[in-house]
Amino acid sequence: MSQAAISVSSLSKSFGGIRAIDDVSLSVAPGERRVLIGPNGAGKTTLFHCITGTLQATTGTVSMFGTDVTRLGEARRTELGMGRTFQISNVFTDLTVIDNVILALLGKDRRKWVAYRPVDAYPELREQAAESLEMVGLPHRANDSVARLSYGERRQLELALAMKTGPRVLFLDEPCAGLSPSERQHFARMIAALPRHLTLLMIEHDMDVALALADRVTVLHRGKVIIEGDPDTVQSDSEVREVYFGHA
Ligand SMILES: Nc1ncnc2c1ncn2[C@@H]1O[C@H](COP(=O)(O)OP(=O)(O)OP(=O)(O)O)[C@@H](O)[C@H]1O
Repeated sequence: MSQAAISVSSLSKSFGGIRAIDDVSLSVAPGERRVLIGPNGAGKTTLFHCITGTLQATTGTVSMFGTDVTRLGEARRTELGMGRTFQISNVFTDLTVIDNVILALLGKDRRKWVAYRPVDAYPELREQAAESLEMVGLPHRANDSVARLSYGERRQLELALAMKTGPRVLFLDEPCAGLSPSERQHFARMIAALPRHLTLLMIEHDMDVALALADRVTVLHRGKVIIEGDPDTVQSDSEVREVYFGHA
């Protein structure tokens, strides 16, 4: 069997007396698209944060491609290849979309502050930035200012910025939240079109989106995994229907 992209073993996380995650183990294969679902308060975000290093697990281990990252902080896990989207409050809204991506690329480039060269001095970065925008369906907005983007387009830009670190595993926390139904479909198609070698771990409340994107689904309930399987198996499971949809 090939090495797991993400392997979580007997992970628990308590907040005071609350056991938000209770002895969870899971394994995500390289290139797999895994969706975490579960009712409110099931522990999805806490589990996500324990894997990405935003939170330290109380007990248990997390590995990425065989490297134990349990004791590493979030920044180190990012360097090792965990990528995630952030709400873009820290972009320069007056600058163009492509210049923002170039600046983000420069952020991890040692030349970044050399003599304050204008961004045009980096043609190869412009090319890379254009590729990122192509990947998220925003090439036609490259030269518009970020301030002119719709909410949905900003989410696309967030994804381009997450991709710029060249992640091996990308974590998406409710990528379609707050989008209109048509934006949702558009965004889901874009996620589906991301490179297949990229491992994806997503939390998604929209069942249609979740089931359409997932290779496998993990259902959490009260901090425990109640079932894991392909979308058809999970959807037809009576316990899932009970806890998630409120009927068997
Ligand atoms: N920082 C915290 N301090 C105390 N309790 C917390 C903290 N974060 C989460 N919890 C509790 O842990 C449990 C799991 O919460 P979590 O946010 O992980 O669930 P979730 O499945 O992501 O829920 P939702 O779908 O509503 O976002 C809940 O009972 C929640 O109240």
